[in-house]
Amino acid sequence: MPTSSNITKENVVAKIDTQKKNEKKVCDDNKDNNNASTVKVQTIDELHSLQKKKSAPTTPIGSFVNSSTFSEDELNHQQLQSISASLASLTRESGPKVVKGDPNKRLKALRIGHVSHHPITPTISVSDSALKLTHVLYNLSPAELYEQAIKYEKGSFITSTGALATLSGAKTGRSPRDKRVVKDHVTQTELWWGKGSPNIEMDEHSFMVNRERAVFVNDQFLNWDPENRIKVRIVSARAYHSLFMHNMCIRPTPEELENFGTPDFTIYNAGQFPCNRYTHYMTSSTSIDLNLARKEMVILGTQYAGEMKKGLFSVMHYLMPKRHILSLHSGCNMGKSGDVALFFGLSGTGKTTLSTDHNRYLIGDDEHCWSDKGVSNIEGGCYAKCIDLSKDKELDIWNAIKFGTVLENVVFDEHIREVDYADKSVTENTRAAYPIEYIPNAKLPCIGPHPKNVILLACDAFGVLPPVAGTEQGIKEPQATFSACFGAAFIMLHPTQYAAMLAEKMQKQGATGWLINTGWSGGSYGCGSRIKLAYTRKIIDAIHSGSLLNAKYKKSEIFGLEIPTEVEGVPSEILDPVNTVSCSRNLYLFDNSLIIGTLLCDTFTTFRALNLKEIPFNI
Ligand SMILES: Nc1ncnc2c1ncn2[C@@H]1O[C@H](COP(=O)(O)OP(=O)(O)OP(=O)(O)O)[C@@H](O)[C@H]1O
Ligand SMILES: O=C([O-])CC(=O)C(=O)O
Ligand SMILES: [Ca+2]
Ligand SMILES: [Mn+2]
Repeated sequence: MPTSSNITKENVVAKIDTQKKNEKKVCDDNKDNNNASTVKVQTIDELHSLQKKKSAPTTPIGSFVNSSTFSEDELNHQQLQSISASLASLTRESGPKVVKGDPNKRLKALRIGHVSHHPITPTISVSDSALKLTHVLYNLSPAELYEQAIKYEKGSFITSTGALATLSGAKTGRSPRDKRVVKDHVTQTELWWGKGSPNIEMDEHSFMVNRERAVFVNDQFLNWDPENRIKVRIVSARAYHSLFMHNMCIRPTPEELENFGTPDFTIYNAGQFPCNRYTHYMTSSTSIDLNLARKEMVILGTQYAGEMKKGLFSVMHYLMPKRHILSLHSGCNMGKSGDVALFFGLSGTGKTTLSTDHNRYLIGDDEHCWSDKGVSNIEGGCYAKCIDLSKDKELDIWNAIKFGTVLENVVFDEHIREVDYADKSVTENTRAAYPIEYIPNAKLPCIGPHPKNVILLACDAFGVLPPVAGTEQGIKEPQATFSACFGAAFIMLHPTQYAAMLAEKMQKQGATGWLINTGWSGGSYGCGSRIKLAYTRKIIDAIHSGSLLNAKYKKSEIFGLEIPTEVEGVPSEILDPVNTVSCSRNLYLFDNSLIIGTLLCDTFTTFRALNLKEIPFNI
């Protein structure tokens, strides 16, 4: 069985057209595309009422800390005052004083703060929270952040297993069409601009206007490879955001924190404040602005925490290729014998679910670097989709939802606080963010040797993410999407640059490529059903054991790709597209090109050159 072969420069760097019209979306990077990211309610009160389900006996009104503190009107009024105060004070001369450095001193300062003046109240101060602070809450612990969230952030509750349930507000997914990057003389030539690019330009002045807002500070690291570790500072106004990043980035030891020094990159997240529409380049009240020269990012108008995580991923997609390191939107795990597998796929295709495998060590679930030394996780935590999460099917993830974990936009029983994972009232995109060590067989440090198998996850045939049906657009079915490098929204350079590196690394290391459909079989969404997770796991087990490499294959009719005739524990009829229901040949063709395009710039040649196997690929 050949592993990889004759990849030429030409077929790797073929031109790409990401502007295809009329394509249906399968999995979706662009979480706002199908309204999946916007909650279908008109007011904050309606949003809050979705979060809790009534239970008997009904909890008496006023017994919750938050609901009795301020009325909705008062909160709205305060927020308006805050925004106008912040707009009026753009000329201020000094910023907040950061209490940082020696963690012991910090603790003392906080203790004093507790007695003499209340710790900062992020959402209810009269002025914009960034502007009149004298203290910044620096690298608080999860317990401290819980207290802050519960006291000051409406919609924060402790669930029956100890997780912190939060609401991200009107935006429950990323807003990729609001990601702006400052265009200067360097980025102008370096980055991918123009048609199809995720990078929308803005200038330095507009960036500085948006930067004028932000109380919690996290100093943390990205990338477990010690030689390529990046120091990041996250300045945010919500305890929920601080806890989220505490979980998602690599947590420094007290010694590392003491010697932290200057961060390599800083995020200012004031997501609860809209950006000013009169600022140049702003097309909506949401803006995620990246300034590579200043090494800063500003987030306004969205409180969806994934923006910070994926914002930093974009930064890594810029910094790492400069060091000849490939950054990948992939999960990663390692067998007992040291064999590493990458799970490369678009959002929602199963990276977190499948890399969390009780029989293997988890290296990471979403963002990795592949250098000359091997693989390393960029992050210190996992971000699992939890819609329909079940204890039987995903025990390790289920058990990770405990004290310290941030649970976003889930619905729970008002009294018992048991989460109903099937409830999509707030969004389909419910999420759990937990430190990687909450998975029992996590590999720490999160690094491994070169991958033996590169598994491309494709959610075939109309989708993994049925959109929350858009009332305006009337979208009822999942849509196919094209997304270069399985994550076009996060790449910074032209996709061919990443594709060329992947092809080269796979070839050099002799990694085998596999294509697995985690989507629909027996017909498209609506007429077939999604391939059972248990079958997908069997197929993956067969890859790891080596048995699939030695299996019998037959060539698929149209593209001549190899399909195994048998996989232990998997009904053979789901392996072959010929056996499945009617949806047309065109669709089959279409989805093949889609998936190939997703990875390697839409050229079938390259796909073949990588010798990918096609496992079950059904329409
Ligand atoms: N056959 C299958 N294989 C994988 N996942 C499946 C399958 N069937 C259903 N699912 C569900 O699909 C979802 C996959 O989500 P997951 O978090 O693993 O995606 P992801 O690739 O990590 O996406 P993201 O990058 O957005 O975090 C889970 O809710 C999982 O239970
Ligand atoms: O960033 C997010 O919103 C979640 C995620 O991992 C993805 O979409 O790929
Ligand atoms: Ca995930
Ligand atoms: Mn992801």
